[in-house]
Amino acid sequence: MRGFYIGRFQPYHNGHHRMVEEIASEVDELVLGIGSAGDSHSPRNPFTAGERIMMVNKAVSNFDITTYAVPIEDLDRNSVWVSHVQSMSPAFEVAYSNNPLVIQLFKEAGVEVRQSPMFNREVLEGTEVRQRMIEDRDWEALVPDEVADVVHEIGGIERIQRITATDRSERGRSDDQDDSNPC
Ligand SMILES: Nc1ncnc2c1ncn2[C@@H]1O[C@H](COP(=O)(O)OP(=O)(O)OP(=O)(O)O)[C@@H](O)[C@H]1O
Ligand SMILES: NC(=O)c1ccc[n+]([C@@H]2O[C@H](COP(=O)(O)O)[C@@H](O)[C@H]2O)c1
Repeated sequence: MRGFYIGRFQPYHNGHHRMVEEIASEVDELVLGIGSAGDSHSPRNPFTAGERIMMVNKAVSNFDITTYAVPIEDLDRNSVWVSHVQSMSPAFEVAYSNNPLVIQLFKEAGVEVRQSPMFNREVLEGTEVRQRMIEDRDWEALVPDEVADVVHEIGGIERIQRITATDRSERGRSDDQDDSNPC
């Protein structure tokens, strides 16, 4: 059986990794949808689809499962998003997500959806990882080692700090971050 799991993976962190580990015990193959694939170089989406594919491919290489990373760009129309996903992905029988909109759209399209528990969500959240990167705090503990290596290789910390600084000086505040986020 083949599964599908989509996220923005900005960056791929240990919560995603735990979820893939669980999924690997249920399916033989897994498509990892790289969501919002056209977005990069913003505070909420600092990494390109290609960079996120590197992170994901390297991190999951130790799992005993065949994976395919497929970039999926956003659409303005939620009602046809599942068809869009299916048109880009190898066929799959089950979709994994904890995102309420994603769950709703797949269910309405007749696709089986499975959820997982949220793992240590207080810190295993992309928003928290990015905030720590901006503040030079211990973000590496929250991601697989392979992801930390990719972030360093691409100059990711310098990038996120620069784009956040630019954002602050040009617009007063980032309109691309959660309101709770001070950057
Ligand atoms: N700690 C976690 N445990 C289990 N599932 C998670 C965890 N963090 C994210 N997920 C799930 O992984 C999928 C992709 O999440 P996403 O890439 O948006 O990460 P995020 O941590 O929610 O990021 P952000 O804070 O940037 O919105 C979603 O279904 C999300 O609910
Ligand atoms: N209309 C759309 O383009 C649409 C609808 C639902 C989810 N998505 C994408 O799917 C991904 C879902 O991942 P998250 O669970 O990480 O939010 C995101 O990239 C989101 O933009 C897109």
